[in-house]
Amino acid sequence: VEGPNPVVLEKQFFGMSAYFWFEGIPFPAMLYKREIIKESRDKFVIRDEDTVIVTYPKSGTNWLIEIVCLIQTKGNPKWIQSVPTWERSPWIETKKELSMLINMEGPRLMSSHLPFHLFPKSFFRSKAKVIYVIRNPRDVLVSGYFFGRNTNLIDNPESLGTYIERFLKGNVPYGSWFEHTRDWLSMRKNDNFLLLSYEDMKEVTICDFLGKKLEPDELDLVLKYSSFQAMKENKMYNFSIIRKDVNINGLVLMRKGVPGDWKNHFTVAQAENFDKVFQEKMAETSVLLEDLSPGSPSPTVPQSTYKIITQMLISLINCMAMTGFLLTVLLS
Ligand SMILES: Nc1ncnc2c1ncn2[C@@H]1O[C@H](COP(=O)(O)OS(=O)(=O)O)[C@@H](OP(=O)(O)O)[C@H]1O
Repeated sequence: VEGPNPVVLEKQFFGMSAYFWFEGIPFPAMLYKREIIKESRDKFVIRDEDTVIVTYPKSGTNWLIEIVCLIQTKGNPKWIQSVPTWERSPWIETKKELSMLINMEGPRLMSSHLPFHLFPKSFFRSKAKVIYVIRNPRDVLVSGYFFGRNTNLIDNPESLGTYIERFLKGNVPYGSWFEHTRDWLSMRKNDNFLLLSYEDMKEVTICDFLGKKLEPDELDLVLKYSSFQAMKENKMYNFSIIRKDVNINGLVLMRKGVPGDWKNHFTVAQAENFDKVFQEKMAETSVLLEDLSPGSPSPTVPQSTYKIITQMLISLINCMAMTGFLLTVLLS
């Protein structure tokens, strides 16, 4: 049984677009095949030396791919400017790229939007590394909405209001943001798992996790070539070389690239309703919407923990100052 009746759901939520459901998750049929999703989960072998970039769609996947590739070349842009993103970091869940990965030697970099329960089983027996990027879901939603309007990969949502309803119910490609995030966050204590946020993408943290040591000038190059503007100009990423049949209305992948754009699109009522659902669905995790705003610390450590650590440090400094003062008084 493949979850809810696909025909009914398709009519109800997706108009005429062709979707198929696999284990409760809707996939656009133009890009994916049921048997490949199954094969990648059950048969694809992830090796200890591999690194996988995992995200819910529209969370900054391609940005991270660019950063990791640039870290590997120590900031030299030759590779990212001559090889398309999907060949540098092939997708686990698409046919052509899965076979590319199977035949690839050495440590592989790969990408995936798969939810936890559909991820290759072999990963959980391996030492391979996963980097998971989380982005403010209100920005993920807005990014996905504009993507949907300009491509026929998913059907054209007629209004933001309709799209918000679908998003909150998980009736969007790759299913519910809340479940995707909650399930993947269960890995956050594992050594081979790095949690990053779009709002606080730190190259140095990524280098440390990957065991790469870059000089400051090399890191500057990584920053330079992974900037929004540089990526917008890089033909190997910006969709100008993608199939024309999926690109309607002049789709741009590099749309705005800023945190907080949701504020320009949500009404007050829509924002309040979104926050209410967020509180209900994310209650068990320590992730707060405020943690996913510009300048927030990485969600690996919730803000409350930062506050406690800061307070402890202040107390320690006060204590040391007091000890110093007492010693001075006693010795004088
Ligand atoms: N370098 C850089 N800096 C800042 N932001 C960037 C960068 N590269 C990509 N982006 C933004 O990431 C959004 C697309 O996310 P994904 O790459 O995950 O998309 S996809 O799901 O793989 O299609 C999409 O977000 P929106 O602009 O909000 O739509 C991109 O603009």
